[in-house]
Amino acid sequence: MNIEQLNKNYKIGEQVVFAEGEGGLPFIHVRNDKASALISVYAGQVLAYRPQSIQDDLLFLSKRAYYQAGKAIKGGVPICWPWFGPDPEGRGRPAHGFMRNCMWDIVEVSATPEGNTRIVLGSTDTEETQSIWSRSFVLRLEITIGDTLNLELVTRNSGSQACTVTQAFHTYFSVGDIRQTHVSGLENTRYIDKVDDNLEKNQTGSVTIDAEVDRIYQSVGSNLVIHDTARKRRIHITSKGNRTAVVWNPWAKISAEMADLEDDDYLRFICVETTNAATDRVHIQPGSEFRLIANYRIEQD
Ligand SMILES: O=P(O)(O)OC[C@H]1O[C@H](O)[C@H](O)[C@@H](O)[C@@H]1O
Repeated sequence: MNIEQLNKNYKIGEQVVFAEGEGGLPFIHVRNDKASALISVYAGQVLAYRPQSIQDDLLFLSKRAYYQAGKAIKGGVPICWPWFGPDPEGRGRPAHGFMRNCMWDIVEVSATPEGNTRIVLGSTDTEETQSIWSRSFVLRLEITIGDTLNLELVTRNSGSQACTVTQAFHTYFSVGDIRQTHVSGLENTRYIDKVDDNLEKNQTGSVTIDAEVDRIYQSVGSNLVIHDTARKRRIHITSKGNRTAVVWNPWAKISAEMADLEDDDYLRFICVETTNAATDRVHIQPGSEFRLIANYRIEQD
């Protein structure tokens, strides 16, 4: 992608500027009266978002992240699509699908009358995607940057057969200290415990993290809250289209083992993912579309 051409086609004053980012990847810098954000066109990934009145970014982005074709960027909001987790057919295809590892297209860039910035990225099937996943699709990620960060992932089935997807906004939220963080809104829900033989368990009280956590919560509501006591703030997650949510923190051992995380990074983030995962599969008829929505708002004391 040619940065000069992108700016020629889409730049909006100081509000939306394209520039070469890490690893030479095309990045979109957004700054309006309400907030600023950084978006990678590669992977269709929001890397940073911060309302003007808030000190610390909403999102964690690893200092050791890879910015390389074929690799996922550790942090921000990776898009898992058209499957969440390991290859559902066990054929050795990449975990979390293929959209977090490839370049997306720019579909739309606009300033809205409400003072927000709207960036739409997209993708369609190619010979290469067909060889991995034999479906025709039009995928769009609608990003709205304002007082909140709003993400809508729209899957249109442009083929002649029904298709099934699982997916996620695999969001890495930045927290002051994981040991002083808890998540509310999942009380009394059932979850699959991926670190304990996929046993199904019941969540009592809010979710706290003091060891590796990797859970798929089922039949979840549409409002979750991350309470970040160290930073005296709460992150409100409002979602639509999902029946599951994933909570993930690798804790110390895995954090140290992951080459794209610092040893103590597990203290600095929590993934609370808006998902269609496990039995929450989405079936889309030919010519139809499905919309998964996540909205993030920071409330600071
Ligand atoms: O390291 P990644 O491939 O990005 O995956 C990171 C994590 O993503 C999800 O939260 C899964 O539930 C975890 O099992 C996985 O380890």
